Amino acid sequence: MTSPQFDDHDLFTPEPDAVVQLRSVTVRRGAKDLIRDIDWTVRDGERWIVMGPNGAGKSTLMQVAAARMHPSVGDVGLLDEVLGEVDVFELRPRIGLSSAQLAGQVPGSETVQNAVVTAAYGVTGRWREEYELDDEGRALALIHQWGLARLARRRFDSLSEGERKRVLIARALMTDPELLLLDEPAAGLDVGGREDLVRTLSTVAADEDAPALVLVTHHLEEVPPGFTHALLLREGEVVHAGPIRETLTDEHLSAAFGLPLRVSESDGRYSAVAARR
Ligand SMILES: Nc1ncnc2c1ncn2[C@@H]1O[C@H](COP(=O)(O)OP(=O)(O)OP(=O)(O)O)[C@@H](O)[C@H]1O
Repeated sequence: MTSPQFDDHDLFTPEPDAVVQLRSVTVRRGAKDLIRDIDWTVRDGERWIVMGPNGAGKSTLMQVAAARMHPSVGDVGLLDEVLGEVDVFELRPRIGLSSAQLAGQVPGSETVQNAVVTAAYGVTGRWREEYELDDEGRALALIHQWGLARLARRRFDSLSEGERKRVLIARALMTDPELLLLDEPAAGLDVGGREDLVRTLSTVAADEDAPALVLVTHHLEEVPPGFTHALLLREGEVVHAGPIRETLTDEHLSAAFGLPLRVSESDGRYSAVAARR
């Protein structure tokens, strides 16, 4: 009699406090690995920065962590479930995602209020769904919380970039997610808009009841104080990951961006300039 054959996949059980757990994850398209052999664990209460140059694989990683993309190789645990063994349509509402790709899916004619409330059904435009009063109430509360009250009835396509970014974050929070993924929320903002967003995200980071957070950015100046960990990517691979102060160093950032950088930190705010040769 032959004994049953198990490969490693069968043995994958996410750790109990892991909100995201990737084990040896590769996403391949054609001959190209968009991300390669990634091990990464985000635990309850952690606030992560994901950073790396253009094309490093950050958005691909977010798509996997949002249960929008399956790995070609490896295992993914999300909120005590395993991708491939769970109905992603039940899992996705537990994960809030804001990204440029999602912004493109919201119909321009949709109001701010509808852009937020439609997340309750996992859709981007309002059609014939009947929303509970609770849903409408939660959407309005989020709209207030994110400083959008005077814009609630405005068309999405009439908003400034900064206003649009706030709508997408409010939308991502609509389902009261256990994990919040923000893919470049400060891209395209002016310095005032960026500073506003950094301050708000820093407040969210300090809130014990807030979900686990992952923030993708290219810029150290966009790292909100209170974020606890960072992961640096380059060409689809992890350069370094761990507690933020041990990760956002001259050495690791220079390796990630492929040029010598000098990093400074003051009161939890980071910045970087090219090192003098
Ligand atoms: N479907 C696809 N087929 C082939 N290559 C792809 C596909 N999707 C993305 N890529 C490539 O994979 C790489 C990683 O893309 P990704 O969008 O994850 O990077 P990123 O770090 O988010 O980049 P950016 O900072 O520019 O937004 C890029 O080189 C991109 O061109």
